[in-house]
Amino acid sequence: MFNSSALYQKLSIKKPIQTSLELLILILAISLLLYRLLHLKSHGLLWLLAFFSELCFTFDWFLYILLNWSPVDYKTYPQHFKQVPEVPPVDVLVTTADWKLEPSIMVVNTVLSLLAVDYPAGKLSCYVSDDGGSPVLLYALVEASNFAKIWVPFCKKYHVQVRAPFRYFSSKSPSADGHEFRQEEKRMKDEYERLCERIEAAEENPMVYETSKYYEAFKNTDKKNHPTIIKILLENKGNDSNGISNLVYVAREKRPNQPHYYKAGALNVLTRVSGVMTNAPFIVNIDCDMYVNNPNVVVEAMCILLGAEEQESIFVQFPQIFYNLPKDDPFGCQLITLFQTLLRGMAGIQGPLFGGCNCFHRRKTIYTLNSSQNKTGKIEENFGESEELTKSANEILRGVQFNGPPQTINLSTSIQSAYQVASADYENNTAWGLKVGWLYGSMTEDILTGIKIHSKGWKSVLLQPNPPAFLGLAPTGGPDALTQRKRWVTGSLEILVCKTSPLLAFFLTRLTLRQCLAYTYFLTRSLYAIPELVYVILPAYAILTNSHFLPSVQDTALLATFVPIFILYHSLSVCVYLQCGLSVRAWWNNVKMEMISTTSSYVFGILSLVLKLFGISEAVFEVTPKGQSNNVDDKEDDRNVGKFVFNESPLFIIGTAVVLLHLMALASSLLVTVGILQPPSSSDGRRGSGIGEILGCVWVLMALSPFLRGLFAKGKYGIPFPTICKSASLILLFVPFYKWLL
Ligand SMILES: O=c1ccn([C@@H]2O[C@H](COP(=O)(O)OP(=O)(O)O[C@H]3O[C@H](CO)[C@@H](O)[C@H](O)[C@H]3O)[C@@H](O)[C@H]2O)c(=O)[nH]1
Ligand SMILES: [Mn+2]
Repeated sequence: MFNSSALYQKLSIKKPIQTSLELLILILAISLLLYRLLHLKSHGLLWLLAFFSELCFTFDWFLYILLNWSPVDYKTYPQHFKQVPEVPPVDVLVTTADWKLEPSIMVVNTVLSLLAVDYPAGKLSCYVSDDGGSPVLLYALVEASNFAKIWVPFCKKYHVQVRAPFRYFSSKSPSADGHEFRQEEKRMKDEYERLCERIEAAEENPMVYETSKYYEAFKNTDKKNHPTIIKILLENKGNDSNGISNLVYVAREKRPNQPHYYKAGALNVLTRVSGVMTNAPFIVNIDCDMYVNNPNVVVEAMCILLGAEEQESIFVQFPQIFYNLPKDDPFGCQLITLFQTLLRGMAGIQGPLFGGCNCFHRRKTIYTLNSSQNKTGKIEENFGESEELTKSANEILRGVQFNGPPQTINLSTSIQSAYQVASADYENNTAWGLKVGWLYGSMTEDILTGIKIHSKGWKSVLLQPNPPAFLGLAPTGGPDALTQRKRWVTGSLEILVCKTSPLLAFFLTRLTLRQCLAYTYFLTRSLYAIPELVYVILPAYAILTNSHFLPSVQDTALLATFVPIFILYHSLSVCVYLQCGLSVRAWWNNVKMEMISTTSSYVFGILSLVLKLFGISEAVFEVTPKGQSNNVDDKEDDRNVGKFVFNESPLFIIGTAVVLLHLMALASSLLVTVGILQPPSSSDGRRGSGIGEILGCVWVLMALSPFLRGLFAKGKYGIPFPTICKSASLILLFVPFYKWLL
């Protein structure tokens, strides 16, 4: 029942037609498998390989149906939020790693958009972790904090919707009218331009900041070896709602002999620093490449976090939507369908997985990943030496009343403790990263931490407000997108084989069966690269050896299952794209990108896990570059937007080999048709290859068309010659058809 003063409502989504069609595909797939099984004897190896691949796909489809069985949506009523007597404080954690790959002006915009949200300023504290340890970024933030003092009041006064200045000033529609507004807007624009100029000047010439004592700590340091540097950039003394929020810069200590655990390590430091400084009961973490697009975002999250039972709303995840992608998403980087379908489905089970950013957590959850924590004596042992941290953690674990009278917090009194908890060896002999905080052990620390949370039987919530809460930057080049996927794959597989694996968690913890299967669905994506590659190679192999695995026109039983599955499956996924407001072209681009990932990121992700398991090499977090040229707004190179870019990376070898192989197959089939070549005799009189295999070849080449084009293109759009040679040798190594060639 909907209560008129409720803060939110949970709605289940009904989609009977879609579900029936999904089930129909499943039934057809099972029939196909049975048919293959019954006729196994009268066919050769290819038939068996096809059966194996189709078995994998059918199992995957079964998981997909389970995942999508009962999707839910959440609707919030922010207008009722006014009834909440005292709003809770929130600590905002922003991570950045490298000022060259992640431009300071981008980080500055993220921070400005956060400081300007519609939430009492005294209740919000923003902490920026700089893993690059860069004085340029600190300088940029110092300058930005001065700009914030006029920008934040301007946004709040005129109810500006987009509060990241670079986006506001590049959009055409003004948020208000009138002479006064226009004057102020002009002033903001001028000030923002000056801010950009100063940051650019500092990037080019270190003299700008070097002479100031404020930056002394950075002298003679490098990214991997420096002491902790903490600076309080803005302070809201006395919990003033109309003032400005706290802003703290943190470059944690880095020493070459101490592991730093990448983003998870950075988040743990920020959790501790914010713990000793402001200790808000709610934490939201945001990547430096995301900005707040909906100023009501904190209120939206609070509608759930305060409106629902704690166990029902253990965290609130907002989608990751990207603003910088060219039309129709040529590199399949947009995650809209993921959030609108699969994660909505997961939301109907135990809740969406934790996606790494744009997520509001309860600090308590992050502190109690392990249930034995609350026992006396354990807290010191788990949380480390800092007395202040132990005290603040104790308050959180006891569930202190955050809605009491406002406390005056003085940030500078806690700065010593902040330095202590940010030191490189603070975590030694503690539970940080193991039982407390963001967990270590996977490149996708987010999913791992999320599983641990769901393992306690708690439920999370997916919230997709309109306009979207956050917008971010995705990679827009071929190699960057593939490297990112490779990291995700390695991270997912690391989870699958670790102690927290959802496969075990189902037996050992309170993870529900369907949630466990949902996690399995996500974490095993890359493993399907194996059957997928087999299936992709089959048509070419069949043509070259004159055998078959696909139906011919006479094979009615095979035709009656295979063709409808193919058509229904792809039509359904087109429908999903259309439902999400995306185009057919975006769907097709995604098909292509999946095929490309299969031959590259997935295979190499699996490989890098194998190397890790054998102790040969450790996986590293390769930060995604977010260059300014990523911005679609600069139209200078319009013609080439969305064109796939290649480099010498081994990632491209397999894809190139697959394309070469299929070209060879088609060429030989053409030569046979015109009578120049004799077809190889099909083994023991079985039917040879036919139209099915030819169409299969064409489909693969269409899906790998960026590679096909890359074979003939020049410069960065062409596949490098050494890669082509390596691919050709790969074919010679693996395909034993020399006999026929001779
Ligand atoms: O040593 C590091 C490495 C990365 N980061 C930060 O981690 C965030 C994510 O890095 P990015 O290079 O942007 O990776 P993406 O592939 O875009 O990140 C996606 O995938 C990650 C898991 O691989 C998730 O954590 C992210 O939330 C999700 O957006 C950024 O803010 C980085 O600054 C650090 O703070 N320290
Ligand atoms: Mn990112």
